[in-house]
Amino acid sequence: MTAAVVEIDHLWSVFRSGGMDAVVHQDLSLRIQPGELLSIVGGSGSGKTVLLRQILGLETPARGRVTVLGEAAASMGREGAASRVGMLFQHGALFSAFSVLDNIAFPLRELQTLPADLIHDVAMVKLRMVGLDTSAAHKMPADLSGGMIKRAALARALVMDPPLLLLDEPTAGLDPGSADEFCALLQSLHQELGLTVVMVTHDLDTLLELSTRIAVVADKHIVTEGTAAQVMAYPHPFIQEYFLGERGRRASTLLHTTPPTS
Ligand SMILES: Nc1ncnc2c1ncn2[C@@H]1O[C@H](COP(=O)(O)OP(=O)(O)OP(=O)(O)O)[C@@H](O)[C@H]1O
Repeated sequence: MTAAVVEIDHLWSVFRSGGMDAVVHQDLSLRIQPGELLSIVGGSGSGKTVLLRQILGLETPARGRVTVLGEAAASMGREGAASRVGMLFQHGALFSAFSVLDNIAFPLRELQTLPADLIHDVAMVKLRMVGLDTSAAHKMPADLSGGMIKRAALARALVMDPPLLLLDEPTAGLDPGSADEFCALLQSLHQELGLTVVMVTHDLDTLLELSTRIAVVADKHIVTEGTAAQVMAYPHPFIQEYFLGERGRRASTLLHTTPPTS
């Protein structure tokens, strides 16, 4: 059997606030295999972003284990994490004082081991890989459209060729046309680069277009996972609310399945 890229075993995420422990994940387990594009869906505050942060090693499990490519996520360190995991934040999170090219090059510069001309060349390759024109290299983030910001942030996330890419609401804030284009880019990069991708999204179109598997977080753990049709058939209040109604009808049309009735 192939080794999983991400293994989450019996994870508990607990935050202490106001003298009380808030349990976000309770005995949550999930395995993500090479080449999957796994989407995580769940209600607001269900702990999707905390799960991404656990995979990135930015949070430490209160109990349980999160490993990325066989190593404990929390002990990867910044450099180790950067070479294994690329992260596309919801709003791009570009440095506003840096040009597009300097943003893309930033993780390579941080290594302090590569010559400047090599860093420049690699950053230009990544800029073109995400469909940006070379004329965008010296633009500042404030001069970019929403779609260009996402592309530049994606190029930065992939600049160190990580095998694993995390996407937090990749199409949030984009108009429908730009969202479609960005989805097409993500799909082609997923396939061409052989990436393993973990995505958090509220957007049903993005979910259905890109996911090879969907995991639903509710009640502090993964309540069900599988194909869209399998997940939609699972009788849980969040799933019914999420997939029913107008959005759900469109989803079921696309899938040629009938959503569960309440
Ligand atoms: N550093 C922290 N300290 C205390 N509580 C936290 C911390 N980070 C997250 N939480 C809490 O954990 C819970 C889950 O947050 P998270 O951001 O993962 O939810 P989410 O599923 O991504 O929600 P949304 O869909 O609204 O973005 C929330 O109640 C949040 O307040």
